[in-house]
Amino acid sequence: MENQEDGGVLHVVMFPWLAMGHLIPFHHLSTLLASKGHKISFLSTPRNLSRLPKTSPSLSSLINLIPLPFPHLQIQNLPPLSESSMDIPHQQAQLLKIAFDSLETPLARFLESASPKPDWVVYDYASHWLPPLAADLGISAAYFSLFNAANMAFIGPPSMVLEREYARTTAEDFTVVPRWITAPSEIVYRRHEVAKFMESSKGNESGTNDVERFAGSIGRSDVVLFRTCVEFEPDWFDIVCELYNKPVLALGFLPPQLVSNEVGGNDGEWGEIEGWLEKQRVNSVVYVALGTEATLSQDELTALALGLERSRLPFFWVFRKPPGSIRDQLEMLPDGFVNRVMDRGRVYMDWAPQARILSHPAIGGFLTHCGWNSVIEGLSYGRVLILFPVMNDQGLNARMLAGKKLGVEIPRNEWDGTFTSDSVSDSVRLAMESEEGETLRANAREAKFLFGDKYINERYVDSFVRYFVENRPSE
Ligand SMILES: O=c1ccn([C@@H]2O[C@H](COP(=O)(O)OP(=O)(O)O[C@H]3O[C@H](CO)[C@@H](O)[C@H](O)[C@H]3O)[C@@H](O)[C@H]2O)c(=O)[nH]1
Repeated sequence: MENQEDGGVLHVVMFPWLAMGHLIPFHHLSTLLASKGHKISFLSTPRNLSRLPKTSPSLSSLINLIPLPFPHLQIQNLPPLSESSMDIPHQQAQLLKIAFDSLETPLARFLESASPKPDWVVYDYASHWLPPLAADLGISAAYFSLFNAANMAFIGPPSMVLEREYARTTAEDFTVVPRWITAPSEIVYRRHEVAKFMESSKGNESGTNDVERFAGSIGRSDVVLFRTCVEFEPDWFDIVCELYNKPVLALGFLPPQLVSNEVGGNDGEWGEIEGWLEKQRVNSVVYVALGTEATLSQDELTALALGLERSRLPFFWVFRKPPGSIRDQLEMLPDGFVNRVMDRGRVYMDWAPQARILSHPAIGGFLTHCGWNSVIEGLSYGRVLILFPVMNDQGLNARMLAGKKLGVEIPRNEWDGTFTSDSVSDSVRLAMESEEGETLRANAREAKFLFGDKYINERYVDSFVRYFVENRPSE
């Protein structure tokens, strides 16, 4: 643990949205702040807290996990034990937002009575109601963006996106560069990706849609934090600074290399997985995983499986049962698939120690849905990407990564998203083996020196911590 600089110890409250892809990076940030001697109160619901990586014993006295009661019974149609986006089909996201909004009162009670008084609360896009609450209590509010700067620039400035004149009302509005971006850009959605994210934001049971949540959360924050390095997306970073017109800080990528003192939450199977990886050639295995929210239709799943089979390359595929599905994963795979690929392919049906797997030298490439956490983890180990976006920010990430030649995107029909098993196997082989893919592989190897570099990423964290100390609210 580092010695404290002048300015003393901070008390920082963390309050992420109810999704693993949000809880994990908030926990990374907590670990890094605690490793510099600051005190963290990490608030979420009981089941989500139990899924976090375990805090290392040297930091556990500084990271306090505070459970907030989850209102299971009061929300009609929300299946029991559904405390995170991983537990529900994406079409039910609005129900989870109702539950999330009900945490306002217990959170307020905590902020009012916490001792020592919190200096900062770090929060997510969904809690648009949090900044005024924090301001009333004299606590500074930092919005932590888990989307990169290119994505947030696309979403737009809070001052504009709620105005009728700028509102995007049709799917087509998302397939073009928005009016507030004047520089040339290819970072736009495909039609089928818009349909998917419209499904997750459809309905308005919580009374507040996602655009209002983003705008409210960012617009009223004291500072906006990005999980990015300016070197990676300098132009987009400049654009968000201009659009937000308030302090904007890059935190670096918070890569796994920096938080190796977090103890894996569910690494019990690691020994067995490592044994399998050890038997494979260096750089030969494709790691396949689609995060915690994206689910595929039966046709998509079949095409993906047959594509992996046809590629004839070794693969490690993380495929958990989709929420709400009554069928077992095995029944969803093509007949005989597991037996046919047994000598070189693994289908792993549980929570996988992803960052640890990606760190293994046997892994050469990563077929990813392009969730920002996964992208960072893959590139921090220099793995070439096979881009397969499904929803949320993923399409825009895929466009940016393909543009930077860090991976190849699996071709899909732009309108309905259909793709063939050949397009999967061709893309996988191109990225992993073909001569044509050598530039991509070289670029991905090079990316590790930014994404996974301890020194560069630590410097970002240090300057962020300095900002937090220097700008803590005065007594
Ligand atoms: O078996 C698993 C599954 C996931 N993870 C971890 O869980 C996180 C998943 O995050 P991400 O790859 O970003 O995917 P999602 O969970 O789908 O993330 C949501 O949140 C991200 C950040 O906002 C967005 O970029 C995504 O589009 C959105 O779907 C990563 O750290 C993974 O390493 C594991 O360790 N093991």
